[in-house]
Amino acid sequence: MAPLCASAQIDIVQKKTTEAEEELHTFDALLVRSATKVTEELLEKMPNLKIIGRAGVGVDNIDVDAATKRGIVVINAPNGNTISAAEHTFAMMAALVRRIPQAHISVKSREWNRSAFVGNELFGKKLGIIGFGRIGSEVAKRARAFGMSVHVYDPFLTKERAEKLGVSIHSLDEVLTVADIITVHTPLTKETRGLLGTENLAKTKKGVYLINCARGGIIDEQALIPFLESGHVAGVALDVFEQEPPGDHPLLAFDNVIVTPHLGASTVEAQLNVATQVAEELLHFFEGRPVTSSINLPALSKDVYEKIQAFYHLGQKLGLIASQFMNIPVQELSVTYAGTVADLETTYITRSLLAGFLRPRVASTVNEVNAAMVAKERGITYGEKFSDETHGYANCISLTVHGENKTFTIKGTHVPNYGDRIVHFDGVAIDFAPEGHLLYIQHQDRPGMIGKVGNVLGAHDVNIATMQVGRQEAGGKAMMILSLDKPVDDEVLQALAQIDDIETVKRLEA
Ligand SMILES: NC(=O)C1=CN([C@@H]2O[C@H](COP(=O)(O)OP(=O)(O)OC[C@H]3O[C@@H](n4cnc5c(N)ncnc54)[C@H](O)[C@@H]3O)[C@@H](O)[C@H]2O)C=CC1
Ligand SMILES: O=C(O)CCC(=O)C(=O)O
Repeated sequence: MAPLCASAQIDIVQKKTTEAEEELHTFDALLVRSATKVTEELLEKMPNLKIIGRAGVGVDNIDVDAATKRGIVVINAPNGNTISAAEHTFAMMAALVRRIPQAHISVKSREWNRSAFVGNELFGKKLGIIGFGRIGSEVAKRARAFGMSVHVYDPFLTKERAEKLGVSIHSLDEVLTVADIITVHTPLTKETRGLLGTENLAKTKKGVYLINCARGGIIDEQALIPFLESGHVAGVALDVFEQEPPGDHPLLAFDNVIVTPHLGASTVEAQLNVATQVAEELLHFFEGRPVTSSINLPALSKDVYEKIQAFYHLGQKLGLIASQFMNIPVQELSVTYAGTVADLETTYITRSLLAGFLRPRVASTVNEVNAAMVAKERGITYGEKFSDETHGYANCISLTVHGENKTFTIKGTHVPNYGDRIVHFDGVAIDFAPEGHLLYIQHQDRPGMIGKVGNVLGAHDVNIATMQVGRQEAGGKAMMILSLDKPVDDEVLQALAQIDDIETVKRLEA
């Protein structure tokens, strides 16, 4: 939290959400650990919210879809508590096989019963790790130091990464059948909920030990009971539960089930790490810098962000202008990247363009977070293409909008140390900066048109900052793009539209 406390821009209110009912509508950011449930209902009471920070890894206490729909960025602190969670898993493993908690209770009860607590060595045992991300791989390092062999199941782990980490990948069935001890380190998802249920537990070795320091529900708690009763499962270590706190859970009655109250990340070091990580990210967000640990935005390193920043801005302007020009229902946006921009992380630029396009059409917040979702809701599809056609520019982004009976194309380029330029507008080569109050005039290419437009604007006290003209061919379709010092009202538009040979006049705000 220190980075937040040091910031003059941030006011911190530390309360439970239930104690802040009256102020909920005022907050821009919400920071939580795992206990606060960030539901759709809570988000409805927080219309100002822009970002939710989870000081930890799992975001299962946050309705990420509901946040995304509202354009709220969700960030977490993905690695601040990795070591603590891995060490806790290892402590649980040692405690489980050596029956330390049971022995501890016995001695505290004034007993001295050494023969009752004969355990097993970890050395030489096969450890099955399900989920080989940050924590799983740290657990593996410690296991190897203890002389264990490590058997990994993770369907998303590449062979290269497995080799780099010195483990071999196995199928889930292989891990289940060979492991003496199985520890789970996946997120809780539709696929992992109940992963160790009746069917898979039946495949495990008789006498297997199980550990869950990830999320309650990955091991099916009800399904475990008969396996503990029969002695098939020799012992279980749980830091997490399907319901927390678990209350009077039947598993707690088993002597060989050892438990902690979700303590994996509860170390001084981990709490400091996650709080600092999430606070720094939050400050970056409000300073308009990239956030690297967002759940609902593509991850961007500082390096990548710096490269795409200019195009991100250009994309937004292309979308914004196109949307106003095509103020009719549209079905499809097609974005083409050419030149240097084509080698960058274009997903983010496309999202920015899409957000720019949707903004004039949507009453609610629309930004890079929810742009794809809002487009889908409105039946607008979009796609990216890459081309070699740069039209002589170092980089070029083209947007083609397909609407009912009309297609519109706009192209732009970014010139370093100069700015964004629109270089092609509705079939006409032109060159203007997409900034401020713009006026689009489409007319027949005739002498004297510039003067007539100037006279009307002058008569209405509208000052022209810049004027760019272009045409398809001499005497054919021509256009002017004017940049004005102030927006023009409908009366000015009508006066311009009455000039002979002017076909269309549109205000465009950029
Ligand atoms: N007990 C505690 O206090 C703490 C618990 N956690 C929890 O630990 C878990 C792991 O965290 P990290 O290692 O940081 O996450 P991570 O995202 O780095 O790793 C998760 C791994 O699970 C794999 N995975 C996803 N679906 C899978 C499936 N169906 N089968 C097998 N593998 C699958 C992914 O490919 C990934 O490699 C999370 O559930 C997290 O919430 C994290 C920190 C503290
Ligand atoms: O400290 C916490 O909030 C729990 C940590 C945890 O479970 C996580 O980071 O996923």
